Amino acid sequence: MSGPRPVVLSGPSGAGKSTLLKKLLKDYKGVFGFSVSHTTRDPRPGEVDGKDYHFTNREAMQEDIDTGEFIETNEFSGNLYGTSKCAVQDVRAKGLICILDVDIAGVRHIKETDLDPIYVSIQPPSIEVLEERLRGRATETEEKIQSRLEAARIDMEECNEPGLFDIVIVNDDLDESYEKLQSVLKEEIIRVQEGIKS
Ligand SMILES: Nc1nc2c(ncn2[C@@H]2O[C@H](COP(=O)(O)OP(=O)(O)O)[C@@H](O)[C@H]2O)c(=O)[nH]1
Ligand SMILES: Nc1ncnc2c1ncn2[C@@H]1O[C@H](COP(=O)(O)OP(=O)(O)O)[C@@H](O)[C@H]1O
Repeated sequence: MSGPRPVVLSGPSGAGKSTLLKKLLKDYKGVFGFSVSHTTRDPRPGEVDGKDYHFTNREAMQEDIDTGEFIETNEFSGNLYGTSKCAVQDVRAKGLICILDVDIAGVRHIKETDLDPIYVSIQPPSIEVLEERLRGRATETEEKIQSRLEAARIDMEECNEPGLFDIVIVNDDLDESYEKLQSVLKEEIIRVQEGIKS
């Protein structure tokens, strides 16, 4: 499909993906669109079905996996997550930059497709800061915090694998991180904005 390249945001739970992604969606209306994933995890307070995720159950999701509806899926911290073909097509058909938020396993799966996105890893300054942020967000049980920190240690290692990401942003100061993210997406943003003008 032609149009602007999609963007994959990845990184440990609590690193700041959603915070940065929501800033882009707010500041660049008509430029970015979010690929709404499916998940079997329960909604957090304030999360809206169909906007933050398509909240589903394992049986329904497995059915759709079996019928080839998904580009990729992965089990993370006891729940299933996945990007459906429709989720991406719905955004790209509007000529928007499609932003996907997936874990590092999802990145590896997407590498095997023809999506050709810009790959961005959002990393915490340290595992200690990550733990503070996860606890500060107050969305996970103690058990989930521990399982997410365990996954984070792996992610923080693997993100530096040569050729895996186009850029790794250590999300310390939020404004600085947002500037870096905008600069790596500048070309695609201008392409869409020019398209809107023409
Ligand atoms: N592979 C894959 N991972 C996903 C997808 N959607 C979300 N994730 C990842 O699942 C992990 C958990 O997401 P979530 O429960 O929303 O926690 P959060 O990252 O702390 O906001 C994160 O690393 C997400 O990037 C998806 O469609 N595919
Ligand atoms: N640069 C930052 N400095 C301090 N707190 C941050 C920063 N980025 C994100 N946060 C906070 O850390 C928590 C996790 O951020 P979030 O965007 O939910 O991460 P993710 O989507 O990667 O799981 C949230 O409470 C958020 O407000």
